[in-house]
Amino acid sequence: MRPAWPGKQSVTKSTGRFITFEGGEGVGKSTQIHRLADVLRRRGHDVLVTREPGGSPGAEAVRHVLLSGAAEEFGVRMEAILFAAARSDHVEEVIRPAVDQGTIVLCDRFMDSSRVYQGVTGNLEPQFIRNLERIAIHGMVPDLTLVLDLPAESGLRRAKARESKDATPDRFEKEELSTHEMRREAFIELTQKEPDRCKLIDASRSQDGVALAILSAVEPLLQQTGETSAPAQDQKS
Ligand SMILES: Nc1ncnc2c1ncn2[C@@H]1O[C@H](COP(=O)(O)OP(=O)(O)O)[C@@H](O)[C@H]1O
Ligand SMILES: Cc1cn([C@H]2C[C@H](O)[C@@H](COP(=O)(O)OP(=O)(O)O)O2)c(=O)[nH]c1=O
Repeated sequence: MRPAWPGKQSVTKSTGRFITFEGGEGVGKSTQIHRLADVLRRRGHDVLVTREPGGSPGAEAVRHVLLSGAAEEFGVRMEAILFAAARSDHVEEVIRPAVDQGTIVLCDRFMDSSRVYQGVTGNLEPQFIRNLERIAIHGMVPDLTLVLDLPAESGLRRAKARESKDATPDRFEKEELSTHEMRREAFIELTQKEPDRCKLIDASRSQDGVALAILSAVEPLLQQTGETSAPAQDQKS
């Protein structure tokens, strides 16, 4: 974890890492998170794969309310607060304890999804989003955020092909193509604003190509504690 709370960080030295995956619908986050987890486990790391909204029992309960659209009629502020409540529980119950024990935590979506979905396309004031974020993450800023980038249309096509024929798109998937494109641009912009934390990954390539780009972005983070780099065969999973 980055030292968002310098005082606390100097007391507890952890070898764990917190890596988040972000991007639009169907860009390949879930596919790539599991591939990276396999590679890291083969290298002997303890790895935890988790996701948002959800990842802890309390947050999973809130996930259903959010993705079913049950909270939609109460407005975007209500939804943003629910995402933050779920995040706070997930951070305190799952992510922070795991990182403190030396685990590499890989999380499918985190605070940047709220910045983009509720902040940019939900039109909520940046200060409101920042305040919620501060309370929800309580210093747990990701060490690295991999932003998978793909034209929105391709991502939606992939997501549609993944789902069963009868599945209905969730609360956020069902929105206009222009909204999805706006989110793509917002993810690119936030990557440009925080280049140390966020790396943009071209997700239009083959799954192997994307996996290699992700591994190249992750390796420097592992090497910061002098950990070994992968043998060549690790890079194909
Ligand atoms: N690089 C890729 N090229 C083509 N299809 C892909 C690629 N990566 C993932 N997919 C497929 O696209 C669909 C969506 O991928 P998924 O990992 O579930 O995306 P996300 O978690 O971002 O919604 C899945 O059916 C997956 O197999
Ligand atoms: C974490 C998070 C997710 N979301 C949205 C993005 C997705 O549309 C949805 C999560 O759906 P999910 O099916 O888990 O993810 P994905 O689309 O990545 O396969 O919730 C927000 O709007 N704000 C948030 O803070």
